[in-house]
Amino acid sequence: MKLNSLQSASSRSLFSIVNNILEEGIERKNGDIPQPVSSLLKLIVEEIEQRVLKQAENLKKQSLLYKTREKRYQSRINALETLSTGTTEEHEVVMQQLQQIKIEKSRIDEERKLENQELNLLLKEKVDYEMHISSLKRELEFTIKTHEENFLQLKTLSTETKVELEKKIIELACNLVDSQKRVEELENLSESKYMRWKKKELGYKHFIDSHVGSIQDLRKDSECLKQEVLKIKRFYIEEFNNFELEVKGLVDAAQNYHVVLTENRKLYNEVQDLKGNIRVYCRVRPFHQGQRKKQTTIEYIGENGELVVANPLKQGKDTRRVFKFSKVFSPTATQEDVFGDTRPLIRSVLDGYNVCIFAYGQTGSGKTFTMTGPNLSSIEEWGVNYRALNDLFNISQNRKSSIKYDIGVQMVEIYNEQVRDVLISESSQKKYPFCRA
Ligand SMILES: Nc1ncnc2c1ncn2[C@@H]1O[C@H](COP(=O)(O)OP(=O)(O)OP(=O)(O)O)[C@@H](O)[C@H]1O
Repeated sequence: MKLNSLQSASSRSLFSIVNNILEEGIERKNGDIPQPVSSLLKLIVEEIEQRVLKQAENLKKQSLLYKTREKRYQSRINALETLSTGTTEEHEVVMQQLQQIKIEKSRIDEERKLENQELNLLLKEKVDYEMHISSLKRELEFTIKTHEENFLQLKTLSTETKVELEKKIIELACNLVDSQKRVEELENLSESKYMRWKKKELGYKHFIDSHVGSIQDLRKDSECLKQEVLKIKRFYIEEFNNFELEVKGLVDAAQNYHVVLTENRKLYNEVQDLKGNIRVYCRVRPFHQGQRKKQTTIEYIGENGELVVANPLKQGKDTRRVFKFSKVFSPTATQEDVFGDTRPLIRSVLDGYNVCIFAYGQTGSGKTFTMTGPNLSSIEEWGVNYRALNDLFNISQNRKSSIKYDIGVQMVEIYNEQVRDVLISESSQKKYPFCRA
């Protein structure tokens, strides 16, 4: 609203504007009056004040005017009263004039009275207005104060928010930079991946193309193979039929083979019998390290088991003595050589024959060496016992499809013409004849 329109507006309409603004303020409850409204209120209040002051001044002026008029009329009355003492006509005229003046005076008094009443009313109204204006002023001040407080609060809040927002903006800017970097990285990565996949795709395409060709070739090949397989199938059916016939022949042959095998075994054992049931071998031990070789008494070892031993202490025909064995092993004979001669005898055990091999000789002559062997970790140096058992286990293993062997081991020592079981711990049962539970 403009200042001119305020000045032209009636007091009533101004009051109604103020009341409306106040009612709106009450309705808002929080008491916040916007800046333009509060300045409007200020203007209205100022206008009302000015009007009231003007009216008061007018009234004062009017009352002064009436007072001067009264004084003038009084002096006229006095003059006319003095004149009345003159002529009666004049007196009557004057009286009439006086009467008129009196009437006018009473009228003026009436008017004055009325104006006084009006003045009183206006003064009262002024007081009311002043009270109203002061209350309005207080309200306005309170409103301005609250408004200023709110304004300050809002200002601090806005500065805080501004700072926070600035911070957030900085953070967001950083995030934006990071995101842009990441986007760039991801773009690069995806680009490189895309290129890689493209390459792979090309590779796979080539691969698939080449394989499609291969598959077609393979199909052709498989077709050929099918034909081949059918051919081979037919061939194998024929072969199978022939094979059946051959197997029948082989079954017959196997039955004959067992008969022949039994015959062979029989013949083999007969050969062993012919070679002699009791065979005596002689093994000449070589000199120990450090022994002088010149003192040997062995003069001759024959192929057929002859052994000539010389005795230089005796004269004549006792100088030499000739011994005859199944075979004589020279000092250079190996463990394998010794076992080679005993192997056939040992094998006849598997055909149910009893075989006994024992070593005889004085202390240190080499019995343990020959029967057990000096070093068991080396197969080369195994003696007769280990070789014999190994041979028997191998044969039983080879024949397991046709024959099942039960193998048991016993170990005895003959010392001072006493046979002792060396595997039994109880001393009472050690001597021969052995009693087993
Ligand atoms: N043919 C051989 N070649 C090399 N060394 C041998 C041979 N025979 C025996 N010896 C050696 O002679 C030594 C005596 O041999 P061995 O212990 O076998 O005799 P032994 O007859 O069992 O004696 P004992 O009756 O006292 O037990 C051992 O050191 C052994 O290595």
